[in-house]
Amino acid sequence: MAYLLKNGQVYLEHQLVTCDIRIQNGKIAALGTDLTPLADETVFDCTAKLVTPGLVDPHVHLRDPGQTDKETIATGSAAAARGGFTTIGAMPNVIPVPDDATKVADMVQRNTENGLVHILQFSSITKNREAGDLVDFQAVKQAGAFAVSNDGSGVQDAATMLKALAGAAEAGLTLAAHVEEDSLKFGGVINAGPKAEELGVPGIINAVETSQLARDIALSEATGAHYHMCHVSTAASVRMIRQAKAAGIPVTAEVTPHHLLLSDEMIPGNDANYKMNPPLRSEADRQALIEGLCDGTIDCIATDHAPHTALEKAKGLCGSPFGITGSETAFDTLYTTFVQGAQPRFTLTQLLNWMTAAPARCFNIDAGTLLPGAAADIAVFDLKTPTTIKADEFASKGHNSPFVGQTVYGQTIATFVSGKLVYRKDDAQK
Ligand SMILES: NC(=O)N[C@@H](CC(=O)O)C(=O)O
Ligand SMILES: [Zn+2]
Repeated sequence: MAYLLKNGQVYLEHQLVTCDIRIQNGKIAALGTDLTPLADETVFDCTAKLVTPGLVDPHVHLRDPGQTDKETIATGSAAAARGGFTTIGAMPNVIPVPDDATKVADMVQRNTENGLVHILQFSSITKNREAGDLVDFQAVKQAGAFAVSNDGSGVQDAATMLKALAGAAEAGLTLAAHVEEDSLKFGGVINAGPKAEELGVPGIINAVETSQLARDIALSEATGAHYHMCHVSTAASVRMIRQAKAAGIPVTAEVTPHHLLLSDEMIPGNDANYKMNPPLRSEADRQALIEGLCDGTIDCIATDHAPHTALEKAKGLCGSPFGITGSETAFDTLYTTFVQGAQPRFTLTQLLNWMTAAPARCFNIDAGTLLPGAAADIAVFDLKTPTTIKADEFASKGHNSPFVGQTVYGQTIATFVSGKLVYRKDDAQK
């Protein structure tokens, strides 16, 4: 199928320009003003719409295989497409854990067969994501893994992390770290602080994250290996990453939309849609995350889309699993609050960079550009029409989002993956 996207506000190499985009054979064939439709082209009027490289989300949980009551590759990738994402990184906390070449190759095949968007596969760092043996990084890279992570748990043993960093770097794989010191968890369910006290639930202290981050920065320095920190949540972590970067240590970091948008004070009560790991922190932490993103300490945004069933999430803060969905609410919530809001904090081009080229750079992914010759991975957003986020419209099986009911701008109108229209708002509403 060939398309001509006419007259959009196009995010092109860090600038917004009005132009047309020709899509032929799955690729961007031409950019220009007043391009004349060719005989085989379907014209898509993008007047007053934002046209951007498809968003890149290096951190999602697809639950497939093993927990397909929560999500599947098909529904999770449909959720990504509905959020404007065209490339996602699938975390390895599925069953079985992709921790060898055979299992990684199997996941790559399943992702290709069932995915609506490009799904890049993480292998784990250690066998079965448990203490003990490291994965054979060269082998999983050859089998198609794009990066390694034990996400869902921190690597508790320093020697294991040291060897993992060195091995991943040697294989040319980014190591994405879920940073959590198990001995400091103390059964916490939300941030330690006044809100946890008010609700009478156990708290999670900042040092759960910072104590292990300090170790990991030291190990990155010792090995010279690139270390990518997942879902930064505290002001102290931002400070430590800033110092590490100033010292030339090869650290990168991601922050989630929910840590940018919410603090623990906003938890309305015993509602598990506000329970995730790391937890929502204090307002001062949240402000530090925003500042860290703006000054380049934090490199990019990643959703940590973590679907769970309604039954599991009905069990309150103490009884439910950690995690909230994010694929379908990331762009519009961030755009509405931080770009279009009463007190803007980001420019639109900053936000788009953090959701396209910047994550691609952290993981060496070939994505995030609309220059001719690139894959036609494109998202079209409506920035003008307000819409209310509704759970029954989610493509994800997971409805566990604290953003349901919010009125936002920035709904996805269409998503193209390699030139194929994989999501269109009008179709979804039929
Ligand atoms: N973020 C979460 O709260 N949960 C994630 C795991 C993770 O990313 O740590 C999950 O898999 O549910
Ligand atoms: Zn995690």
